[in-house]
Amino acid sequence: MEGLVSPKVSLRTTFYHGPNFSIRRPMNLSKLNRFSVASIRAQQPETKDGAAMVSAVREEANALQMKEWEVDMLQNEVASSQGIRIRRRPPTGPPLHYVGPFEFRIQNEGNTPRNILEKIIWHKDMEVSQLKERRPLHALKKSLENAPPSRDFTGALKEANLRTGLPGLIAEVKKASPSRGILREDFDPVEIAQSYERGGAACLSVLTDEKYFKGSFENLEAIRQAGVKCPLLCKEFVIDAWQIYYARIKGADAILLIAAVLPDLDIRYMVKICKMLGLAALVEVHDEREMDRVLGIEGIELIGINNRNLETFEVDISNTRKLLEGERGQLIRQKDIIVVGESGLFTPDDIAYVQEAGVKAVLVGESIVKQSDPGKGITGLFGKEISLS
Ligand SMILES: O=P(O)(O)OC[C@@H](O)[C@@H](O)c1c[nH]c2ccccc12
Repeated sequence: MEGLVSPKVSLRTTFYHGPNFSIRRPMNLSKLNRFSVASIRAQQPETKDGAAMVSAVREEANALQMKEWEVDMLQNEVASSQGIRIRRRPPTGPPLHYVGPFEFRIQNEGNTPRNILEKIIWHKDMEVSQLKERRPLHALKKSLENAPPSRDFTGALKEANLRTGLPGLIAEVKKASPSRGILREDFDPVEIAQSYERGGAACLSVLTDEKYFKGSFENLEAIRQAGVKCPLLCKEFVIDAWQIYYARIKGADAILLIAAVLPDLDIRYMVKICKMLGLAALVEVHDEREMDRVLGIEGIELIGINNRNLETFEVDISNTRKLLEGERGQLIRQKDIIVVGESGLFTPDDIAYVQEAGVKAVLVGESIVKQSDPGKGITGLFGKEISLS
């Protein structure tokens, strides 16, 4: 089977690192199983030979399915050896069990997501496979020529920081989240983006996940087409390089890569793709282990420290401080990396606290998107006017 490769390399990576980066997924064996059984039944009525063939096909498909299951387990093992707790979706689920004519899968630890981030990632896996079928990478690559030019996301943050003496603001266009529900009913993404820009945001973050955050790529595209000058971060759950190309085509200037989800090899590879496409990569970490992994990767310019634990949703802004203390902070300064403080920032005191800890930028959603005038919300957040005019 093609997907079976040496365990020396990241198995997860090999699935989409083929020529053209297309996923070399093993075929959907449960479908094959059902299809073959049905087609044999159609040709051979309920004869003895027919029954034997049905059972042979079933056995073979089950054996392959078991193999596929094992490969997937190995893939998750590689990730977990790097401290990654978020597992990838098993491609076909555990082997089918038969009782008489019925087939069913037993729900167990292996085929049920353990937390919300895992749930989001498993859903994203299916979503991306479907999108890729409709628009394969070679087609996407052709559309790159027509994409709006990319703008300097990191530069805009640095400039704002120098100009105001405060962390550069990435203001988030966010309608809802799994932890907070709907944040704003009358949600006009373009109006909110323009208001943020007037209020002095350096950059914007646009959520594109539909199912859990009620965002969309249409929102990203509309904001870009409306002439908003702030560089745009595509806030997605990236698991496949295809999504990076897609974001660029829709007008993104930067993209989020979550270290809790991606093994080192994937981050390295995706950061290179971002550079090639002129996108900034904001690599998000939650804890010391993720920070150390990311600091070991060459070419990283932007690190986000998320104060929200994506597994439990708890927010604690002292996380930013904890991860920037001592040698880590020194290394970050040496490497000239810009750190972004993310989530749970509501007041000028919160901003001062994370700035003191060493961040040069902040990513804020809830506290400003909820205000009737989101741009004025920015003035409230910083305790002073930060717009140019
Ligand atoms: O609304 P808040 O608490 O200000 O948080 C914004 C942003 O940090 C948060 O939306 C976020 C940070 N990392 C993410 C990853 C996926 C989805 C969302 C996020």
